[in-house]
Amino acid sequence: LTWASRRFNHAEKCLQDIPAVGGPNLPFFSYFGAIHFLVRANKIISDGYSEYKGSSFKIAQFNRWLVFVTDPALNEELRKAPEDQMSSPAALHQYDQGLYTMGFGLDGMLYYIEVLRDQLLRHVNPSPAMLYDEMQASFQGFIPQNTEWTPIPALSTSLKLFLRMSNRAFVGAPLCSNSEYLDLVTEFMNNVFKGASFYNCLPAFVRPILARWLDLVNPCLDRAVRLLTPIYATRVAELEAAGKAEWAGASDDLLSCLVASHYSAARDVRELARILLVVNLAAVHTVSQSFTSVLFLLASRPAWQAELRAEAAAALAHGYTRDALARLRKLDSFVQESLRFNGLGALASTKLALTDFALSNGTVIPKGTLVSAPLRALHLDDEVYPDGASFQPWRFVRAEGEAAPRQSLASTSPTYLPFGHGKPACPGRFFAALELKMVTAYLVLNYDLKLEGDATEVPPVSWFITARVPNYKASVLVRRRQEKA
Ligand code: HEM
Repeated sequence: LTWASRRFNHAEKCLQDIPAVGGPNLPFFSYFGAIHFLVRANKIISDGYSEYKGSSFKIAQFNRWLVFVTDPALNEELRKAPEDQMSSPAALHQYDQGLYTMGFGLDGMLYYIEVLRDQLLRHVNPSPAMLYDEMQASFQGFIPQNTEWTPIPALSTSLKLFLRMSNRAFVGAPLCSNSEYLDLVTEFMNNVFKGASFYNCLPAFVRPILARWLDLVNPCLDRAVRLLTPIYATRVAELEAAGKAEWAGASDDLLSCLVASHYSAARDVRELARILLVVNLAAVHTVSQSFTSVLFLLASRPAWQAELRAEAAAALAHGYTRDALARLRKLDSFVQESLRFNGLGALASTKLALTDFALSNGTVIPKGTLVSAPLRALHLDDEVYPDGASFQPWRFVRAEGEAAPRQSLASTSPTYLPFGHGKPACPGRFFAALELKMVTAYLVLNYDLKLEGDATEVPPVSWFITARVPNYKASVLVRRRQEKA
């Protein structure tokens, strides 16, 4: 069978010389590797990285191989590959089972991601002053204002806070704090995460049959359309009254940017609703999980809080402006180091080969194969980051005027991959950096933090296959500061 499979199965033939990790390098028996991967994904990737650093290895999935190219030069070739050959949105569409969880095929995914990339990178530019108002209101709503130590559930509180603050930049006020809208967005995100896990476990032929009875998308879209329609009508009327060039609201939030854009989706509320739900999916859990890791680290060391507080008090004395936030070099380093050290999982920059793709060393990545970068193994590699397995909050701090190029929180590079790298790198990273910096600064300026039982160890994380999630049950204790920082 092995001979026959390698002789007649194109993908097996192309990949047979790449060593397999976590299971046998044999067709059919690779199922053992796929099951092993479900429970020990991070360990398997990290073993593969140590053994085959500078070359490639592959790990079995149930219906394909997942290839890791660890040679930096070959990785650059993959990153520069045309998107109709190596596609990140296509990989995402597969992982999320987009057809059943978001209601559109691959063409729809490519279109919505193109719209979002364009809008987020070139048009959406929310002012820190506007976000500050929403942040302050969210803190009042979600964080107890006691001067006594009070526990708050870390992950769920972060989620509520960033859901509301992010939506200020997506749909504006008052919808961003409308509980019906926020519940709907939360339900949609949960449907996608749970639905993707569920559909991924089913054989492909069962999925469309089941989807006839299990509609995860349209009920959410119907509600979103109802909530968005009056706001959409107001924005269109404002735009028409002011003229496109003069409309002052144009850059306030994503919805306005879309209304003022040339995209056909902007003429249809249902299409706009889809885009807004998809952006929430990309934005809210990523930022809130990243922030929860920062929160646990800060709560574990009062000295780190004090150091960031002193910097923030000096830099933000006259308000949260972009210039003032850019002066938070220690805070930037702290969050950047947390993204390196914690990250959101074991892999990054995952792409799906839409055609056969030949690397310069002769390896052909066959159509239908997933290719990924071993994010966590790389980030913890001592040769890339000295003492990589330890959290060093000031690792990325550079003194003013220092010659070395300063990498910032939203930077990407072949060795710093929390936001991916290259053309498909996260288009929301500048907004994510803005939110993370504002909220962290506001938190240390106004609250003291500690872990339950005065612990100095961050609560243990959970792994869901390749996703690394900060402890979702643990609380941190907060106390409103009385003295003005
Ligand atoms: C700390 C927070 C965040 C992290 C760690 C993060 C990370 C990532 C990563 C790793 C990718 C895949 C990049 C690749 O394929 O190479 C990605 C894609 C994406 N992110 Fe983020 N992200 C964050 C926040 C956000 C926010 C706030 C938004 C929206 C405002 C956003 C919107 C997107 C979109 C639309 C994509 C798809 C891009 C594409 O496939 O071309 N992300 N993000």
